[in-house]
This record gives sequence, structure tokens and C-alpha cells, in this order.
Amino acid sequence: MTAVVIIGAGSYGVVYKEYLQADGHWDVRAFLDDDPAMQGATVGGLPVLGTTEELPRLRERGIEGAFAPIGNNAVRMRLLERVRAVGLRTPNFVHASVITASQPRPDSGVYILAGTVIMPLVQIGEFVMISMGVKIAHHTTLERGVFLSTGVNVGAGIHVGERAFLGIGSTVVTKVRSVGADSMVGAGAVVLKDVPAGITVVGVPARPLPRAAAKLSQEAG
Ligand SMILES: CC(=O)SCCNC(=O)CCNC(=O)[C@H](O)C(C)(C)COP(=O)(O)OP(=O)(O)OC[C@H]1O[C@@H](n2cnc3c(N)ncnc32)[C@H](O)[C@@H]1OP(=O)(O)O
Repeated sequence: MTAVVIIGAGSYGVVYKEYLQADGHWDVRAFLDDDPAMQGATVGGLPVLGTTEELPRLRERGIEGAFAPIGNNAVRMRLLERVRAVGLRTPNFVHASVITASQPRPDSGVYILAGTVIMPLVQIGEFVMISMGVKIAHHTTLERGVFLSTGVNVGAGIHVGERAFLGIGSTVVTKVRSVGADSMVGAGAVVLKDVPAGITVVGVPARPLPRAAAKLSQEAG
């Protein structure tokens, strides 16, 4: 068993606590959370040990690594970089039901939830987060910090840029070459053309949202 903490004691944190405990490889000791209101709380039977300022002191407590299952890609990446910087591990979590012919590198902070299927020759960058029931075809690349929501379908040979966010049930068809960095694909969208970096697309077929409406807030839930 590897002793770990979970950063973020919100709904994702509690769900991941359940997954990690059921997995049998993780001794989940506590949460860390930067919300002052959470300090001293007990969440899902585990203590909130402190804020992320505690990270440098975790080794003294015998903790070896941290998970940060946080939907905001930039925040998740920043936190996991801090975890590494203090010499802790950023383990992967791949649910036992996942069928994958393409593995992320060990300790690359990649999380893949139940029912996902990944074909061979898919590159999975560090800090990628993949929700339930996602399908990814061959020769596709997910760059660092990509988030694929529940039920996303990504075709073959597609480059998904850093921190791109694909909303629940969206599809990117095989003829698309690129979904740009920091772009957002709305829930249910069907992407038929390349998505430029930094924009939000919605609908069937997917078209850009006017910039004023696109907040890129990544409220992933
Ligand atoms: C465990 C999991 O995986 S959970 C799932 C994770 N979360 C998601 O999938 C959420 C994905 N987010 C979305 O789809 C969002 O609606 C976004 C990011 C596309 C847009 O969000 P915002 O920028 O806040 O846009 P807002 O809600 O103000 O809507 C702007 C316009 O776009 C339309 N719109 C928003 N989302 C969509 C969508 N998915 N499809 C079609 N139209 C949409 C709205 O109806 C609105 O149109 P109007 O101006 O004619 O009224």
C-alpha cells in the first residue's frame, strides 16, 4: 500500500477517495484543501490535514504521494508540479475496468475512470484526466493537462493540445487533425474541423462561441 493524500476535499476528491480505497493499492490518509472553511473538517471519514502549504511536511508523516483530481486543468497541473517539487510522487490512477492498449508513463499524474477504452498507439501526456466511458482511437495524442469528460469520443490521429477541455458526450471525428491548446469543446458537440487554440466550440456541427460568451472557466463537475 502506498500512503497518499488527496488534494481537494470537494465532490471530485470524495469520489476519488472511494475509487482509491476500493482499488486496494492506496492508503489514503487525508485530504489537503486550500479553502479556509475546510480546515479541521472530516470529509468522507478522513481529516483535512491542512492546506497545500503542508506538502513539504508530508514525507515526515510517511506520505509518499498525492492525487489532485481537480477539473480545472491549469490548477491541477500547477498543484501536481508542486507535489513533485517537494519530492512526492504523482501516481497514476487507472480504474481496473479500463481497457487500454496505451499506458501513461508511471507517476505522470494521469487519472482514467471506469469504462474507458483506449486503442493502441495513443500518447497520454502527464496530468491528463479522463472521466467515465471515454473512447480514444489509435494514433491520437493527448498533451499535458487535457481533460476528457464522461462519454467523450476522440477519433484517430488527432492532436489534442495542452489543457484542452472536451465536455461531456462530445465527439471529435477522425478527419480532424488538431484540437488546440486551452480550447474548450462544449457538451454534446460534434467537432468536424480543427479547433484553434484558446476558443470554445459548441453544437452539431461544432462552431465557435462568440468570445464574449466563452468564459473558459472550466467549471468541470
Ligand atoms: C464527470 C464529467 O465528466 S462531468 C462533465 C464536465 N462538464 C461539462 O461537460 C460542461 C461543458 N461545458 C459546456 O458545454 C459549457 O456550456 C460551455 C463551456 C460550452 C459554455 O459555457 P459558457 O461560456 O458559460 O456559456 P453560456 O452557458 O453562457 O452559454 C453561451 C451560449 O452558448 C450556448 N451553449 C452553451 N453550451 C452549449 C453546448 N454545450 N451546446 C450548444 N450550445 C451551448 C448557450 O445556450 C448560450 O446560447 P445563447 O447565447 O443563444 O443563449
